[in-house]
Amino acid sequence: MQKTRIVVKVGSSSLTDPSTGLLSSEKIHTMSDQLAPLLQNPMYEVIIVSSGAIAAGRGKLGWQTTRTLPEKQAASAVGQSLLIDMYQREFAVLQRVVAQILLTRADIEDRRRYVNIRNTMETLLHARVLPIVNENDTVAVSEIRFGDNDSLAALVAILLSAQYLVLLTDIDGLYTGDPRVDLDAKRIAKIEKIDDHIRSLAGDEGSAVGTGGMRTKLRAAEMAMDSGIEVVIAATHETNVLSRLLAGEQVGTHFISSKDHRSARKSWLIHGTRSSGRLCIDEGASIAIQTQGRSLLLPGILQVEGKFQEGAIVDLVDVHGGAIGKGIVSMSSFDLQYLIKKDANIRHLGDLPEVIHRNDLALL
Ligand SMILES: Nc1ncnc2c1ncn2[C@@H]1O[C@H](COP(=O)(O)OP(=O)(O)O)[C@@H](O)[C@H]1O
Ligand SMILES: N[C@@H](CCC(=O)OP(=O)(O)O)C(=O)O
Repeated sequence: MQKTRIVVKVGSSSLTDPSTGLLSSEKIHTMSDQLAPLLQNPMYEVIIVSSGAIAAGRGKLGWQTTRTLPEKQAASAVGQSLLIDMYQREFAVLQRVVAQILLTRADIEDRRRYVNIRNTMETLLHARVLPIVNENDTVAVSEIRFGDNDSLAALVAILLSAQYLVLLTDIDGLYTGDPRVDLDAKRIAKIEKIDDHIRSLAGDEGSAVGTGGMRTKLRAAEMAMDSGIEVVIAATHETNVLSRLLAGEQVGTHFISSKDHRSARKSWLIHGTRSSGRLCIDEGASIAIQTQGRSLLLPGILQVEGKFQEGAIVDLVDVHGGAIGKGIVSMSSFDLQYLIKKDANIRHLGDLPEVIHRNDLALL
């Protein structure tokens, strides 16, 4: 029988005491109790994405706050080992071995590293080891930081083609407004599409330790839904919330995954990578790639922006600047610039070079 693969993201707010911002043993036990039935059931493959390193480090160092990035990185360097030690002790009673996996955005963006991470994680899951993922805060400089673990959790769920992404937090779902300010706000039980209206409901983090609040959770949900993954935002403190959810009970806010989702590789291309340039393409090329499943050929390219090598990832836009998708180019920006400047007749001689093969093209 096929196993159910679940990525459970545990936010800082689920592990810390709101009055001190430090790790709370009571909350840690609550979180472990939620996870225990899943970890004991061989039909579930669980991956944890856990925040809390900064809070743990702050506690050890006796720091009240961590304001600057180097302070956060230093606190995380101290706290990460404490966090893993805590998980090791919590799950040792269930005879589960844990593994620490620290990732940066650059690890996800690079296809070779991405595939390597997947192989390692698959090997761990096969050996019934529990992978515990966090951002490698210490080395992640601002341009390559996820910053919030919600996006990281979504990308891990995509990487592993999980069936579920559960974002455990200090509130039982998305409300019609931030419940801290809107006292009439109501929980939304089910969301089939994240549109501008839904986005407008999401506010920032609810505590000094959280990052991104509902905004980053919605972004994560969007990525995962688009990749065929069911997403649930649920409260860590709600009794048996994970078991009830997997038994089919309606808990928290359930985001229904897209039936018509893209392949794992194209999800990685769209959600896991950043582009090094941009190609503006004409109407004929837009139609050919969007409705006829064709590759992008040289004559359709009107403009090349940015400097990139062959194999780079670029954005595709139409003549009005509207985003069409992303793709992996077969030639450098230098060669492309040269070729598109040539006389149109020369460009049409011989075979038309495929600038982006259709298998390397992901449309929005
Ligand atoms: N529309 C909303 N519905 C529910 N919670 C919201 C909303 N807008 C903002 N929030 C806040 O988001 C917080 C959860 O996000 P965050 O603090 O980042 O938690 P975590 O550390 O678990 O990632 C809640 O405590 C809540 O105050
Ligand atoms: N990597 C950081 C977590 C940052 C973060 O995303 O926090 P949260 O929004 O609480 O999940 C840490 O371990 O403290």
